[in-house]
Amino acid sequence: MKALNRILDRAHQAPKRIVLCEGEDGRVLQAAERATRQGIAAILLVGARARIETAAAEHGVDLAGIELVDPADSPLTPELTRVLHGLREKKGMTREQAEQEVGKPLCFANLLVRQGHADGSVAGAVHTTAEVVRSAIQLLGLEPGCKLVSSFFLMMLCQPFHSLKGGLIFSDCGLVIDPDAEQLSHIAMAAADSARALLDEAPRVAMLSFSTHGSARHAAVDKVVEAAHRVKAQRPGLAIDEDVQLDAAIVAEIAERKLPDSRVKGNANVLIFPDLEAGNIGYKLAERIGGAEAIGPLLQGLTRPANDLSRGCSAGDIVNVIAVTTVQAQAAAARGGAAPCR
Ligand SMILES: CC(C)(COP(=O)(O)OP(=O)(O)OC[C@H]1O[C@@H](n2cnc3c(N)ncnc32)[C@H](O)[C@@H]1OP(=O)(O)O)[C@@H](O)C(=O)NCCC(=O)NCCS
Ligand SMILES: CC(=O)OP(=O)(O)O
Repeated sequence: MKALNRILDRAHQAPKRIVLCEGEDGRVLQAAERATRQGIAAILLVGARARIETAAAEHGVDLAGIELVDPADSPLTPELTRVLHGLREKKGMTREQAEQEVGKPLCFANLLVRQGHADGSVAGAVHTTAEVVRSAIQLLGLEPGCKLVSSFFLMMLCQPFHSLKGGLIFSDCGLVIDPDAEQLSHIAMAAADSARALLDEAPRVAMLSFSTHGSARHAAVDKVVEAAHRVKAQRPGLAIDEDVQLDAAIVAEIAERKLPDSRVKGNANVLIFPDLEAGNIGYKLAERIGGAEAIGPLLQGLTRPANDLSRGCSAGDIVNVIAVTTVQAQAAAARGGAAPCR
């Protein structure tokens, strides 16, 4: 079964409560309707009820089976306001500011997840990545033992013309702008864990560069090599190639020529980009010119699932991110509940 079908199937087996906070957007409404019909999530739409209903009518979307939650009249609003104020008081937030903030759907949605009223959130069809990520970091916090939140895309290569088929993890293409070697090593280890969880395969990691095993010399290459050494020290069993060019990472014959003693052998399923410029441009090239399906940006390192979207996403992209969010929430439940929010 294809990786994406496996994820949709897993979501269907145990749907979770996923909250969307951009319910006036036609793509989000269509995705909410499809996810409900497909049984991959119980959808909560947060926002002004009258405006969501008007938008649904305009887009011909049936809201049956979808729960509308309006912060203006929700019985949960006082609880969430108390929680937000408690969290942000030290940073100078007043009670009045907390009341105002809770009225904003993105904040309300992540507080629902924090308090266990929902199992995961998806936003970013309208909000920027910076807004989505800041809210998730501030309201959900970092997983115990985790120092850095980062992101990855699940890239699906399923077209007849794709010589390489199946799912690949690209990271970080959405969040950490200019990681140092230590941060890059955290991104690589988190992405390897995400590959294990979502691809059902052992991770094979390529630390991408414009150099293959010292073929070029530059501080940018040194950073990638140092990051790879840090990963090797902490995960000695992990298959990883340090400073490897993209062709040697994914084409076996080129790996044999450029990197004969590679552990990954041109068969990488986790591509780690050296910084966000390379990562963001790289994933959009693969999607828009290469015909790959890009699912994400999916966040790694948070206490509970909260995922982002590109503002260029389609309704189908949103459905896929909802399915992944359900699978992440199932994993959190299987671990004995989500980690406590800090
Ligand atoms: C995500 C992003 C907004 C964080 O920016 P920032 O300026 O560091 O964020 P803030 O200063 O508002 O940080 C808020 C808090 O989150 C923490 N934080 C920021 N990034 C973090 C990360 N990756 N992991 C963990 N914590 C992080 C900060 O340390 C700060 O903590 P503090 O309040 O305890 O000091 C920034 O990295 C960004 O803009 N990334 C690019 C997003 C983007 O445009 N992507 C392209 C399209 S996908
Ligand atoms: C991931 C990403 O690039 O998001 P956006 O297109 O919304 O900037």
